[in-house]
Amino acid sequence: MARLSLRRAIDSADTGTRGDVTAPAITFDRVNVAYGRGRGATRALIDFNLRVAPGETVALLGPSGSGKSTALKALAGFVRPVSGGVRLGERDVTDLPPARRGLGVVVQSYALFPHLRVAENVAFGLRSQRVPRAEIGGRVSDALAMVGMSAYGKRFPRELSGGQQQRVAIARALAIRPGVLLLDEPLAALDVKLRESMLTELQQLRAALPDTAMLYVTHDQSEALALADRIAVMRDARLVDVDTAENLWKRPPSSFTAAFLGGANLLPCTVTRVIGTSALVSVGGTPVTALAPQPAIGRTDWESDSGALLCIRPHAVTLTSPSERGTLAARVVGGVWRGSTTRLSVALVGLPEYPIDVDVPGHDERPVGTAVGVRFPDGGAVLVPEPGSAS
Ligand SMILES: Nc1ncnc2c1ncn2[C@@H]1O[C@H](COP(=O)(O)OP(=O)(O)OP(=O)(O)O)[C@@H](O)[C@H]1O
Repeated sequence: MARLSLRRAIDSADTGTRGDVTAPAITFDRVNVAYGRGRGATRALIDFNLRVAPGETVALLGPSGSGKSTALKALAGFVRPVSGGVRLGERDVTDLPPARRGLGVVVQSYALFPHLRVAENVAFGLRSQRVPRAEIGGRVSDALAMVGMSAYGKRFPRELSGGQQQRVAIARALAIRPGVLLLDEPLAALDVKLRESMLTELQQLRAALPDTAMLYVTHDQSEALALADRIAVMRDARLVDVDTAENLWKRPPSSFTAAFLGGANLLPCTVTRVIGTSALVSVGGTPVTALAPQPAIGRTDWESDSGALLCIRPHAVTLTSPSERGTLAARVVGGVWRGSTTRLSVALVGLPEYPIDVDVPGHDERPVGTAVGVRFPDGGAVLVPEPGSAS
């Protein structure tokens, strides 16, 4: 699907409009899931709403235990919602057994059948879908070719590396030509280097399957940023924010998303005045300019004299000499060399209880206690509502 029509499909998925565009490939409609009963029950999904357009990739991102896998399981049919429903296209599949939902599912642990050869593993889903025998060979070859595993059809899973096993698991999911592919932390079991190359392969796969909607569960923000058209951020069984990766990164709608996606610094500030999307705020008594974004849905009124948070990414902070005009006075309180950069911890003189992270190039050996000036270049500081404030 061309990018423009994907954008239109996403817009329609968001608003639920039909018209000349297709229904969402995936719909979660106020889904609630609990494990156990009574007082001891864990509410794993609370009023979860999400739509994914045909051809769109949405990453479910959140900390451990936030309910990401549960959302995927509710869609796949592995857990049953207490209330609410899930739809695939126009079909309500809430009560269908997993095998009849026609989804491709890839999980972290590969879950290949150890006693079956690679080609037989890939053919498994086709057999259970009663695909005619004559077609199975070709479909298996196509699926293995898509993941670069054509030469391995006769091997057993134990004769493959972790990355190769995960490719076979993806081929098995793709063989049934699903309209919707669910991936639950597919790279989590791989080592760092392999994860990076598999991430590139997943990007290529995504481009090769322009009509397949993907729901990708991860707790790794770099995977979400690399793969997803939109990111749905989860926390404590709820959806916190959903938007394009770029919007969530540049204009985080909540402090949680700001901190989770890219580890932003969050400094308390007081709004002096806002004109359009441009704000003047006070940070520990010093005036600072910032962006004052308006969310796509709803409105944030940045009222004068109200409290807010200033979000600044560690790479977007500039350190200057302490005597430079217009900078915030600060002192270095720590530092960790990370190879190509050093992450300094810097405490503003007016706000010593909120040290900020600053990434500077190379090996920076400024000792603790060094006086510095801190500047937030234009566009580097963005206002974010305080937790719990209405937006
Ligand atoms: N089978 C189960 N029985 C009881 N509680 C469960 C079960 N599965 C998950 N939970 C609980 O439900 C909540 C959500 O779990 P879920 O696996 O969906 O989170 P997650 O965001 O995918 O976490 P992770 O990133 O660690 O996989 C957690 O509190 C978890 O402990």
